[in-house]
Amino acid sequence: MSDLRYADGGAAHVGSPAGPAEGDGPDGTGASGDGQRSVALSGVGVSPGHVIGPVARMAPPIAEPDAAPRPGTAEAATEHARFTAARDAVAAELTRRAEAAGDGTAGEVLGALAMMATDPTLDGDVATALADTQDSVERATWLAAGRIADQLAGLGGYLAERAGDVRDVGNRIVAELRGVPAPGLPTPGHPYVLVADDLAPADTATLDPETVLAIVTEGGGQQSHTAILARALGIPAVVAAPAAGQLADGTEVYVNGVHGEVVARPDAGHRDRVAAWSLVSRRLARFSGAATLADGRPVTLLANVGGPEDAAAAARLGARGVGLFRTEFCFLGNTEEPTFDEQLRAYREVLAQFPGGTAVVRTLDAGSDKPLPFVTTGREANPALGVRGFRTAERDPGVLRRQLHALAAAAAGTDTQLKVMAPMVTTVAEAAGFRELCAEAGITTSGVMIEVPAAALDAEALLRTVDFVSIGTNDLTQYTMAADREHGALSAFHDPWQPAVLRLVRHVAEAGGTVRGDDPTGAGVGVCGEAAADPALAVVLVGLGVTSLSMTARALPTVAAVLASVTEAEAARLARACVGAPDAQTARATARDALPVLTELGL
Ligand SMILES: C=C(OP(=O)(O)O)C(=O)O
Ligand SMILES: [Mg+2]
Repeated sequence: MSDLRYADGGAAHVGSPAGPAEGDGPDGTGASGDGQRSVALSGVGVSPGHVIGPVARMAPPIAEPDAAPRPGTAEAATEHARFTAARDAVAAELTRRAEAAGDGTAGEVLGALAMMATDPTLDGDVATALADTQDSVERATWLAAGRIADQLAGLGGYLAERAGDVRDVGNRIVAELRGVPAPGLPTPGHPYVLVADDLAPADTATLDPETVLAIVTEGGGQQSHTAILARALGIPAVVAAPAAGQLADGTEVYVNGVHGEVVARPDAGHRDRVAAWSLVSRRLARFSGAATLADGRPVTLLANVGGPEDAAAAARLGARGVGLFRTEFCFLGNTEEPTFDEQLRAYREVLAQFPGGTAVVRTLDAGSDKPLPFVTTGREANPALGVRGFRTAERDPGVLRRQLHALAAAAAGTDTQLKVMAPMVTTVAEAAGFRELCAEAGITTSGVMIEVPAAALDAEALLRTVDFVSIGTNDLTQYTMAADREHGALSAFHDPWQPAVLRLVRHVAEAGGTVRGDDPTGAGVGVCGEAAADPALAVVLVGLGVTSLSMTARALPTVAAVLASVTEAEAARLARACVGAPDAQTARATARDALPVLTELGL
C-alpha cells in the first residue's frame, strides 16, 4: 500500500513545481488556498507539534570519487586551477555564512572552516598529487583532505577534534567541483522544514529550533536518537516516511508531529490546526514541578538531561529533579577519557540546578549507537548485542571507577540527592558488582536500568540487590521485539505500545510492589525511556504501577496535564485493557478513546 496519498485518498507523487496537482485539477477535498489539492504522506510522529513551512532538503553525503585516471588531456595546471576556483568559492560561501551568523559559536566555527579551505597545506598536497599522479582533481582533493585529517587525528587532543572539519571542507570542495549541493544542513536563509534521508545525532544536536520548523526523515524510528533529540529541542518531527524522498525543495508543507502526517500544499484546515497548536503550546509552556492524578495521587515526574545546558533548561521549565542524566552525551566527541576535573565540573553543574531535588545519573552508556572511543574498542559484528553499557566495565573497570569517584565528589557538599545507575545490566551478579563499585566510591544509592528482557524477568532479584530500577523502554522495546531502534522500516516493531513490552513493564512494576511491601519509600520503579514522554502511555505506565516517570523536559507540562485527567482506578483499568490488547495499534487506540483530553490538547 502506498503511504503517499491525496488528502482525500488517491495515490500521488509529491513535488514542486512538477507536483501532481497540476494534472489533476482542483476538484479534490482539502483544496489549498491556490485551488490545488493538498497531498499527504505518512510516517511516524515522534515529536509533537503542528507547523507549516517550506521544505529544504539535506544534501546527501559526498561519495568517494572513483579511482579511474583522469584523461591524458587534463593538464595538472588546468586541474589545479579548477581546484583553486572551487576552493575559493567554498571559502567565500563559508565566510558569507560566518558573517551572517555573527559573533556566536556558529559564526566562529564557520569562519574557521573558511580558513581551512584556503590552507596552503591542502593546496600544496593537491598540486603535488595532480603533478605526480593521474588522479582526477576531485579524487586528489578527497585524498589530500583525508591525509591531513588522519595526521590531525594522530596528534590527539584539540587537533584531533579538527580532523572532521578538514574532511568536511574537502567534501565541500569536491561538491563544488561536481556542481552538486554542499553536504550537511541546508542554509536557505529563512526558516524551513528539514527533509532528509536520516540525520546523524551530531546533525540533530546542532539544529537551531528558530530556523528548523520541523524535521521529516525517510529513516529513523520512535526511539532513534534523532527522535530523542528532536523532542528535547521541541522541534516537531516525523520519521520513517519513505515518500519524503519525493518532497522537492521549496514545497510548502504542513507537518503533524503527533500523528506522523506531512501534507504538501496545506489547506485552511491545516492552518487552523497550526494556530490551535500555538495556543496550546503557550498554555503548556511550564511545568509546576508536581503532578497528581485526578484523585490527588502524586506521580513523580523528572527530566531527562544530557548535560549542564539541558539541566539548566529543564530547571527553567519547572523540573525539580533529573530521572536520567545521560552522562555519555557530555563526552560524545571526545577521543580521550575526560579528566576527573572535567567530569567533576559537568556533574556539579547539573546537580547545582536541582537543590533539594533528586538527580539520577547514569554511568557512561558507551557502545552500539553511542561509540565513545575511550571506552569501546574495535568493531563488533553485532554491536547492539555486544560490549556496551555496563559490560564495558568487565573489560576495564577503571573508567567506571573514576566516573563514580567524580560523581561522589560532585555530590559532596550539595543537598541534591545523588542516585547512580548502570545501563544495559542483564544479570543479578552484574547488579551486585555495580552496587559494590558504587559503595567503594562512597555512593549510597545505586540502581540499574532495565533494558533487556532478562533483567525485566529478574526484576525482583535485582530490586533485592540494588535500591531502585529504571526501565529504559527504548532498549527494552528494541530487545524484546528484536528490532533495531534506528531502523525506520521496523518502526512498527520497536513501538513501546507493543503489548509484549507492556507486559514486561507490568512484571517489573509488580516486582517493585512486592519488594517495597509497606514501605512507600523503598524499591522505586521508574521509566526513563521515551515511552514516558508519550502522555497517553504515561497514563498506562502509572496504571501498571510505575512510581516515577522521566522524560525530555518539554514533555513535562503535557504529561502532567493528561495525568491530571484520570484517577488511579481509571489508569489501572486502562493499563489492563492495553496489556490485553492484541497489538500496539489497538492498545494505542484504546488509550486514545479513553483519554478525550488528548484531542482537546491537539495531541
Ligand atoms: C533511556 C534509555 O536509554 P538510551 O535511550 O540512552 O539508550 C532507553 O534505552 O530507554
Ligand atoms: Mg538505553
